Amino acid sequence: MAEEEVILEATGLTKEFKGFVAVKNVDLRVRRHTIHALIGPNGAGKTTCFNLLTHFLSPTSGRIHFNGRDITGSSPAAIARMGLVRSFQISAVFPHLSVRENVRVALQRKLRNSFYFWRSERVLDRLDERALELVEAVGLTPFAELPAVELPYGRKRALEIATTLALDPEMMLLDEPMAGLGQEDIQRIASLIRTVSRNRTVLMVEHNMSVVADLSNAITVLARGEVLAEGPYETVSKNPLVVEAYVGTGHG
Ligand SMILES: Nc1ncnc2c1ncn2[C@@H]1O[C@H](COP(=O)(O)OP(=O)(O)OP(=O)(O)O)[C@@H](O)[C@H]1O
Repeated sequence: MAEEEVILEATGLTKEFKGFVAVKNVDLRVRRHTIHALIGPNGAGKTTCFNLLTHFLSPTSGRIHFNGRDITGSSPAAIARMGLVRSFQISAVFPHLSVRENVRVALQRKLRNSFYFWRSERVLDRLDERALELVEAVGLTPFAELPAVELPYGRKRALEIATTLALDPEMMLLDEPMAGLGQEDIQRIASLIRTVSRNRTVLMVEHNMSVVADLSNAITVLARGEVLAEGPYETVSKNPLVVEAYVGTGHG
């Protein structure tokens, strides 16, 4: 794999909680412009690994590189500015602001981090235009003026994606994007993830195997904190170790 193809790389990632090793010597390489899924049975260490990659937790040992730069120990805000953004749970949605206003706030947050500030009327108009484009991109135009609190659950997920996109991330980290969604929303969000991944990279923790099979180019399977298998769905799903790890877990 050519170096420039790898956007995110973890080497020897380890996390111990008071003597219990939740993530053990994990090596992970995510290729640019792919959708990479992190899967594994309950307690495999997915969430811990995800929190390490998004810098919500610090590793006991190991390094993380993003675009060739060592980002181990950087804050989630700092890595977001570098283009590595975690969606869901971080992209706070303001319940009483409209969908459009929520996206605008996210755009303002991004602008505040750049050289110029958003003072003039023209800049504000441009923000509104861009907000509406993003609202459209995630299929929320009919809901643009609705307070976020009134959005149906599955549509809130789309709004979270829009507020993440507002930060213009080069790479998005999604934590169980399908959790709690019905079939119709799952299809809608899956196709949204596919669309937004066209010019960016996505890493997601996801339990829904048909979504993982459908969307991912590469899968890393964790079990008991370690990498059990890696590769495309077709190979990984036939790997006897993976099948065995899932047997009896109810995850099938
Ligand atoms: N803060 C913590 N302190 C102690 N142990 C922890 C902590 N966080 C996670 N663990 C343990 O680490 C292991 C891995 O947990 P983790 O939540 O990362 O797994 P997971 O693969 O995300 O599981 P699930 O699919 O059930 O969410 C579990 O045994 C869990 O109990």
